[in-house]
Amino acid sequence: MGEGDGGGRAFIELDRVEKVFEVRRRTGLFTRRRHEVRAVDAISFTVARGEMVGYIGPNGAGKSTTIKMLTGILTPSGGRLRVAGIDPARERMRLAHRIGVVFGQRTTLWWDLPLIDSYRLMHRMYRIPDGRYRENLDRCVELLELEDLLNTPVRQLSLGQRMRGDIAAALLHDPEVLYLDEPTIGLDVISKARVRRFLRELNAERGTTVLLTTHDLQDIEQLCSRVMVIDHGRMMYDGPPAGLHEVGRSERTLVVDLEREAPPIVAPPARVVRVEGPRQWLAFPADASAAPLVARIAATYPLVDLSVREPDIESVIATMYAGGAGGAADPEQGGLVADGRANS
Ligand SMILES: Nc1ncnc2c1ncn2[C@@H]1O[C@H](COP(=O)(O)OP(=O)(O)OP(=O)(O)O)[C@@H](O)[C@H]1O
Repeated sequence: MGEGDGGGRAFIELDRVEKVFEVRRRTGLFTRRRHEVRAVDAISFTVARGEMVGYIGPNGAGKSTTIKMLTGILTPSGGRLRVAGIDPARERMRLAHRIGVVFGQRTTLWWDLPLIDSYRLMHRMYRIPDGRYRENLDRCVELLELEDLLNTPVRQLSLGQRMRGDIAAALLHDPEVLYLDEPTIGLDVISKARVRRFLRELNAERGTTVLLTTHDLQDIEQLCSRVMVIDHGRMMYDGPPAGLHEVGRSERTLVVDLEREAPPIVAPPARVVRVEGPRQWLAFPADASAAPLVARIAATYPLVDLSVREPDIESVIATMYAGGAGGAADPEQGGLVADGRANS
């Protein structure tokens, strides 16, 4: 298959894509100076059809700008970008029939209308054939457990219910690629699990290509076999999520509540990083299992409660920098990218 149908290996292709914003900054009471923000700086990567890839980075890293260019909302300042063989900025409407987008912080649903009315409007707007619409709707309603919510106005839905409603809306026209921008933000544990299970099934059954931005590392670990990290508009890492912990040498934290105050717990490789009365915080490598550590502590110390906290993306990236962006990891396994080009 040729480039025109996007059926080749690379379904999404970015070659040294840039986005520069010109902004005016106040320098005095009446003076402003123009300056450039390089939101995306010569990013290159490809995503194969059917891949589920995480796209992460700290605030302001350039993630949303990349997604906006992939959907055609923003035009790149330089480089070459194709989705399913289509240049998104030039053929935005043609591409719209092949992609689905979910922004966790915004809804595409009509606020005052019952959920089902938003879907009916989309049915007409996207000119989705009746049979296909009904089949997709039934499937989403079943898997996202929307049956009891269809007649509820969107403004009355909880955040988790609304998010499931938005994901269904993005899938009614059977898109080949789904962009998800923070799909689990603000959701409780059960809603997160439900959304993740649905995305896994969608990817496995339909082969939908998924690009996911998130601040929740567990989204990545549970859903993606590949993750790309960007910062200051540049690609920092491209590889498996496990490699991210290796490169970033990230740590999880065990929060231990003892019956009473005690000297710092000794349980290598964990080390106590904070003590407050009977509560102690122990850091241990993120790729190590917590179970033997917990068993050892429980056998030796008067334990009341404990919990494990996952590392956040910011701290993983901070340790990645501290380790030096020199390409410590094996490029075959994924690793740091020093020159802004992905190594995949
Ligand atoms: N329309 C715009 N005009 C000027 N600067 C912009 C515009 N949109 C984004 N930027 C700047 O580009 C940079 C990248 O922003 P972007 O929203 O892509 O980051 P992000 O990784 O999505 O961050 P977050 O996680 O906070 O959503 C930031 O410095 C931001 O201030």
